[in-house]
Amino acid sequence: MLVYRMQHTGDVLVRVLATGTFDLLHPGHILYLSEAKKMGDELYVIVARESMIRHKPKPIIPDEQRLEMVSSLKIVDKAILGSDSDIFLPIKQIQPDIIALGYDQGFDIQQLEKDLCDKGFACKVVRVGDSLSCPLCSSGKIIKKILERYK
Ligand SMILES: Cc1cc2nc3c(=O)[nH]c(=O)nc-3n(C[C@H](O)[C@H](O)[C@H](O)COP(=O)(O)O)c2cc1C
Ligand SMILES: Nc1ncnc2c1ncn2[C@@H]1O[C@H](COP(=O)(O)OP(=O)(O)OP(=O)(O)O)[C@@H](O)[C@H]1O
Repeated sequence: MLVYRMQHTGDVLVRVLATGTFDLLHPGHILYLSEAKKMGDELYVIVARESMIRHKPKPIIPDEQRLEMVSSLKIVDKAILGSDSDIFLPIKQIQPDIIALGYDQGFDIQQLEKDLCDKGFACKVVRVGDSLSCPLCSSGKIIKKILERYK
């Protein structure tokens, strides 16, 4: 059964989980994390391990350094590096009430909720809708620009 502790007043703290690579932090990341935080009281973040990133080029910045940057953000209550084998392992540790997916994260909401439910996690999955449009609000675009400038 899904327990969605929606109202974030009173005694029950709603824990929101955000995830991502966060290579070369930019304002799009801040928008995503801020919108995620608004869904509850505490914001936890899983920083993806380089070894788990297969859908795009590997990050420039090493795991521990990306974690340090995300951890230092005021809106982030706790950030951890993800598992290097099973994305459901940190969920057990964090026990989020809500998982906030970014606008372009390629997970199917219903499928992810079902997988979580099958593993015994009562957790709602929602998408943070807005994307910030600015010249360099994408790690990939920042890297492209650096390559163009210094080629
Ligand atoms: C519920 C959930 C759990 C995750 N757990 C892990 C994890 O344990 N280890 C990891 O490296 N990445 C984990 N990730 C992060 C995904 O790998 C990451 O979001 C994916 O690589 C997409 O990243 P991007 O938005 O930076 O492209 C998790 C993502 C979700 C949605
Ligand atoms: N411009 C943006 N506006 C809103 N959310 C964003 C933006 N850029 C990234 N995010 C969100 O931040 C999270 C982490 O993003 P990610 O680490 O993949 O950065 P990225 O800049 O999108 O990387 P890349 O350019 O390599 O795809 C994701 O959930 C993503 O949806």
